[in-house]
Amino acid sequence: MKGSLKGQAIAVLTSGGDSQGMNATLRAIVRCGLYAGAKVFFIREGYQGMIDGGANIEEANSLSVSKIIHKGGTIIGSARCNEFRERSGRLKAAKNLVGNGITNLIVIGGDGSLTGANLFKKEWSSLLEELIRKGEIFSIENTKYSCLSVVGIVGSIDNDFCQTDMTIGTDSALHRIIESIDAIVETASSHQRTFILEVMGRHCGYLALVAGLATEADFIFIPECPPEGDWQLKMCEKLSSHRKAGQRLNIVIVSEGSIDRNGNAITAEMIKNIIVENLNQDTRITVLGHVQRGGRPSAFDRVIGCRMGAEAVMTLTEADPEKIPCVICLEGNQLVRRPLIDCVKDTQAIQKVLNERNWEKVVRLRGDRFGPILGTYKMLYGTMPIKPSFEKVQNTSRYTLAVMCVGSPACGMNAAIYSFTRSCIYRGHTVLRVTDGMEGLINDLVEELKWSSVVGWVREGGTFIRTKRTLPDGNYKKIAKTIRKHKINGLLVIGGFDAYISVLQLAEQRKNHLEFRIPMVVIPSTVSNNVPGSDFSVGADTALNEITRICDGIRQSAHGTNRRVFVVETMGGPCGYLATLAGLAGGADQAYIFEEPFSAQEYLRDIERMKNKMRHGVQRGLVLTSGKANVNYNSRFMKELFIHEGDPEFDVRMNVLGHYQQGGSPSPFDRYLGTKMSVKAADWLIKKVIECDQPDANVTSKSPYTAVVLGILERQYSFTPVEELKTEADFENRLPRKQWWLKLRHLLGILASHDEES
Ligand SMILES: Nc1ncnc2c1ncn2[C@@H]1O[C@H](COP(=O)(O)OP(=O)(O)OP(=O)(O)O)[C@@H](O)[C@H]1O
Ligand SMILES: O=P(O)(O)OC[C@H]1O[C@](O)(CO)[C@@H](O)[C@@H]1O
Repeated sequence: MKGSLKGQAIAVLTSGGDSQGMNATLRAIVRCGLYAGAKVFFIREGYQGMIDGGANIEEANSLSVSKIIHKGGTIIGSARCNEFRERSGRLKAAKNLVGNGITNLIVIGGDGSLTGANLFKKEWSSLLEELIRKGEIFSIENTKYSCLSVVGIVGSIDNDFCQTDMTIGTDSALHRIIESIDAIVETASSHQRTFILEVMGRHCGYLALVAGLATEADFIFIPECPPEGDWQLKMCEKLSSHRKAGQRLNIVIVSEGSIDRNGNAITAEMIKNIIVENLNQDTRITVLGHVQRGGRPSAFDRVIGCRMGAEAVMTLTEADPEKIPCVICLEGNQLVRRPLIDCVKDTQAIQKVLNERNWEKVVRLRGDRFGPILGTYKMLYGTMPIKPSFEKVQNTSRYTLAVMCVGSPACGMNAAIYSFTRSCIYRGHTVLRVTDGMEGLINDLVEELKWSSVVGWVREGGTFIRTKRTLPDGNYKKIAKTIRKHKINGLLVIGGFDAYISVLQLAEQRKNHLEFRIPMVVIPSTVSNNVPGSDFSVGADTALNEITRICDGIRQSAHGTNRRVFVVETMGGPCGYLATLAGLAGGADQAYIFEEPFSAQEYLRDIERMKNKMRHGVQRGLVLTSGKANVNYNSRFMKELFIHEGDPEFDVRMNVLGHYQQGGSPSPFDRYLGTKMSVKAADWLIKKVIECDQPDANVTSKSPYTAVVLGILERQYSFTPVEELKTEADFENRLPRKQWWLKLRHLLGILASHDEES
């Protein structure tokens, strides 16, 4: 990328509703654009600024994007601009771009903004011709500016744009919604009230749906799936049955665009009246409103903003004049470039299908994830099924499945247990909890989990079934005895590297113990994100958000003090995931990790860099290090060195974050990931148990494909045999040999070069 846009100019604007994470995106675009050798221009106030020109188009430098990564909104302003919908408006905008020598445009906004960008690109040559005809630009400029490269980045809390899994801002909006619902649950419970929460999303129910999953909402209304038949009665029955089952409160979430099957709006007020009339419950409405669009961006939105911003600039370096404009999309964990026109067309088609009231098609058009999330919500948050849907395969189809946690606790484990329990019971199977991980199997600490046992678990950190690090090693006979005693047919192990080793050990003992020939699956769940076979683990997102929040606070604490460098030690053992990703999300100057070997020389080099920044007006520095970044030079040594060598230019403060990172309330993503993975794990386990069912009612399998890690790998979920993963694991350092995020290290360096100048 370096220097490849020399002599060119990039303009960036934010348009439509603002969203958290837009600032991180701007920062990445400016710093990567400069790194590529281009001039970078801000266009203030969205398309209106492009039309008005003048001071609205302003050259940016590295300092322009300092100290913004933690802020919501967009520092360059956003607007909804009707004038840009007219050709006359776009003509003025074209003139202003030519006047500033701009041939590259990055638009950050929702579907409307990107529709506008697409049209602008399509009309570009004709706009230039018209400007020449009218004598507003010279024909020489026509040749020079004949090509406008356009790249879109979707910034919108609604997550309503087709072909991308997430849009920038959605995760932060979910943080706001879920924090609010968690708070409301406490007061609702005290007064035994029902709350109706209206959430944003325009015509898209994504926010309401995921919030419903993440907060155990009793009922949700979304535009894509209007309630059928006598929904008023069904809703009331469901709410009252949940109360009868012991719940002290009910939560109903209504997406702002909700409608009934005839297309009439369903409002919070209507729902309240129905509940009060039929159930006489004390009912309140909370409209979350624009709170959802404000506040600190989540770690995910910052990281995705950094990645998408960099990818947009990279796209421009590779643009050829004939290329159609593209939009940077997220698929699984991968960034992909998609033709802007296709995404816009697909997104607009949804509105048409919504108007036609073809609900099934709407759900399909929302993408591959939407339908399954909706199905999961309906399954998990129903009333306890009276007639469970038994697997219709054999008459021996009631199986016993056990769940346990191994290793350190992580946020989202409870959501995983909740969803696993209900998914299995829903299909007529029995679920056993094993307390204290492998020790529970060794000491027979096993009991049944019922549908109602798990109420309220999704919101809570840690694990209610307890966890320990103990491995099976040396206790195989006792473990086999417990499995035999309880007739366990399948096993879910939730945890980190130790969970992986545990299942590997059991799988390797299948030759000696028939009992271990049951299907077994690991759901990676650890703050460290170091389980082979998965790009992500449940719990790491909460930790990342905690670290990011603390780094924001630490930074602000230093306002008005001397020049200061903060050294922050994160968890993760030798795995540098948290330090690197928190470095990106927190706008850190450096993040030292074990995977990238370094010596004291690098500390000294960075101290010099820091001093240099301080000489140019920087007040504060932020340096992260993972706990075991270097066996010889630990963070204490590092701190002393920074103090000694930094004096008198800056002083140093050290923060070891410790278990703070492991706890708290699970982030929306960890609740969602825990839920989604355990539903997949339950499906897989049941399928494998059925496949391995023997005529004598024993479930046995020796195939490596029945002892697996469930993970997200690049674009999809995969089940990889634990034995196959042996070659991909560094057992000594408890690390996967391939870690996707290492490729972000270079970006961290580019973005850090001038952060924190004041
Ligand atoms: N069809 C169009 N042609 C030209 N410009 C458009 C078009 N649609 C939208 N725009 C421009 O994009 C701006 C923002 O669009 P809109 O208000 O739909 O928000 P959005 O980008 O969809 O964001 P959000 O998802 O937050 O609502 C509009 O005010 C207008 O300037
Ligand atoms: O901020 P405004 O213009 O009132 O728009 C609100 C709309 O914008 C969004 O926040 C983002 O598109 C929608 O969820 C909401 O319907």
